[in-house]
Amino acid sequence: MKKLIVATKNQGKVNEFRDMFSKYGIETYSLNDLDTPMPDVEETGTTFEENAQLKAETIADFLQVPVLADDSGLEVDALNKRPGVFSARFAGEEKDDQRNLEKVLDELNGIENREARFVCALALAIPGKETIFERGTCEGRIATKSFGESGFGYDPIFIPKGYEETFAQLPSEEKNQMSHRSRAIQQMETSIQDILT
Ligand SMILES: O=c1nc[nH]c2c1ncn2[C@H]1C[C@H](O)[C@@H](COP(=O)(O)OP(=O)(O)OP(=O)(O)O)O1
Ligand SMILES: [Mg+2]
Repeated sequence: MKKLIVATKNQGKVNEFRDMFSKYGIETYSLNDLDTPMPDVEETGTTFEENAQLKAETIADFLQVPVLADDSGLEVDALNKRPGVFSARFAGEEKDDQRNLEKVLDELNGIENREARFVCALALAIPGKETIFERGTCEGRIATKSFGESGFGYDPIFIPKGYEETFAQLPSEEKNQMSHRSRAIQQMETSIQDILT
């Protein structure tokens, strides 16, 4: 089986990558699976693409193999697209999913426009070559409170367009058919297959 390293420590992302890439015959490894300590990557970029590039290139340079990275987040229209690239640390540096989603609900309290989208930027860094980028988005709205247990991050408050349930209430297979991450992966598939053969 072909193998791909994804430069993430987020187990929620890892589970989704594993499911989605297994259909393409690709086995996924994350930073949580490697036993050598990896360089720490500060997410200092101002765009999802810049942060994905930093994560992918740092680990690819270090390991000298192709590496995929994902930088993603939630854009809420009524909050001027916040939390955006700050999604993981919206309520503080300690990255608490529960506090982050509560902060979104608090800031949207009493606001009618609840339109939002998830964005996923993927960067594929290949030693000695130009990094390849793809982006996927998923439109939806923010629920009035938290619903459901599955998934991770902001899933309990995000209702995808055309649905009445949050991502955390839907089966993971259903989320993975329409999510920002699955759309970005579909765009990236050919590039990944090319470098893994
Ligand atoms: O499908 C999703 N469902 C729910 N929430 C999501 C999703 N996709 C991204 N998110 C949220 C989680 C985190 O608050 C931020 C990503 O931040 P981001 O820096 O890309 O990831 P991270 O720090 O958790 O892991 P890492 O940088 O090691 O890949 O957006
Ligand atoms: Mg991060």
